[in-house]
Amino acid sequence: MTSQAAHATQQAQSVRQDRPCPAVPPGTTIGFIGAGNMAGAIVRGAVAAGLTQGQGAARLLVTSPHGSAAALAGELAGQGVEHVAQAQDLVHASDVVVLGVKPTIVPVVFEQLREELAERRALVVSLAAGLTLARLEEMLPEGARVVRAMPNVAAAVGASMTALAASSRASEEDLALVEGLMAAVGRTARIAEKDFSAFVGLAGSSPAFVFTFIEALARAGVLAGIPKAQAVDIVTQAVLGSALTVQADAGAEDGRTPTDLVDAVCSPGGTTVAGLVAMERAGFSNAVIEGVRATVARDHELGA
Ligand SMILES: NC(=O)C1=CN([C@@H]2O[C@H](COP(=O)(O)OP(=O)(O)OC[C@H]3O[C@@H](n4cnc5c(N)ncnc54)[C@H](OP(=O)(O)O)[C@@H]3O)[C@@H](O)[C@H]2O)C=CC1
Ligand SMILES: O=C(O)[C@@H]1CCC=N1
Repeated sequence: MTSQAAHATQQAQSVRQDRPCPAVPPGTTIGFIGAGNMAGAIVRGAVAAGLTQGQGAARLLVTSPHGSAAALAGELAGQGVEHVAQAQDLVHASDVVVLGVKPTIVPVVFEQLREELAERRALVVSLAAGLTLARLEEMLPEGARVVRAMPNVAAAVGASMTALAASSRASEEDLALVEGLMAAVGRTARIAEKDFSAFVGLAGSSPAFVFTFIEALARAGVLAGIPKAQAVDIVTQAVLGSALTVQADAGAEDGRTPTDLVDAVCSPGGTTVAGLVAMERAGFSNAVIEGVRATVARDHELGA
C-alpha cells in the first residue's frame, strides 16, 4: 500500500468509527469492473468497514485491463478481495456487478459482457455521471435490474455523500443492498433520479470546487506571508469547522441557516463583511452557481 493510500485508509477508519457497520446480505459476491479512484475507494471502504470479514462475509472481485485491479487486490491481499483476469469470469461469479469505469466506457463494457450479463442476471450498479437508468436499461439485456449510485471522492476517507436511485425492475432489497455497500464509504440518500444531475453539481463534482477554494484561500495566505503548508493546514481546519457548524445547526431545534451563520461572523464595520463584499464584487456566489449550472449541463450531455 502506498503511504498516501495507508493515510487515506487510516483517516477513513477514524471517520467511520462514528457510524454503524454497514451490511449487505450474507455471502454476497460483488464484482467491480474498473478499480480506479471510485471503485478503489469503495472496495477499500468495504474492507475497512468489515464487510469481507466474519460469518456471512461478502466476497469482492475486481477486474480491469491495465493493472489497477491487480494492484488493488495486491494491496488488500488476504482481506477478501480477489483479482479476476477476465471481466466475463467476474460477471459469471457475481451477484452484483459495479461499473467503476468512465461514462464513455460503459457502453463498451456492456457490449463486451452482453452474453454474461444476460445469463447471470446480476444486479448492475452504475457510478457513471450522466447515464440515466433509462439509458443504462437500453444498453443492458431485457429485464436488467439497475441501481445508480453517485458517490464523491471523499469516499476515500469514508465521508462520501452518495445518491441512490433504482430502476423499476430493481427491488427494495436491491436498493438496500447498494445502500449497505455505499454506507461503507459515507452517508447515503435516496433521491429522485431526475435530480441526479443537480446532485452531481452539489456533491459528485463539488469536492473539486471546494479543493479549488481551499487552494485559493491558502494562496492568499502565502501572499500575506504564511508558508504554504501551514496555510493549507489552517484553511483545511477552517473549512472543516465551517462545514461541521452548518451540519450541527441544521440538526439543532433552533438551528441557524448558512445565511444566519454568515451574519454571525460579520461584525458591523468589521473584517469579514469587508472581505465578503469584495468577494461578491468579484462574483463569488455567481461563479459558484454558474459552475454548478455548467456541471448539470455537462451531465445532461454525457447522458444524451
Ligand atoms: N472520480 C470521482 O470523483 C467520481 C467518479 N464517479 C464516476 O465513477 C466512474 C469511475 O471514475 P474514476 O474512478 O474517477 O475513474 P478512474 O479513471 O480512476 O478509473 C477507471 C477504471 O476503469 C478501468 N477501465 C478502463 N477501461 C476499461 C475497460 N474497457 N474495461 C474495464 N475496466 C476499464 C481502469 O482500469 P485500468 O487502469 O487497469 O485500465 C480504471 O480502473 C465514472 O463513471 C465517474 O463518472 C462518480 C462520482 C465521483
Ligand atoms: O467529473 C466526473 O466525470 C466525475 C463525476 C462526478 C465527479 N467526477
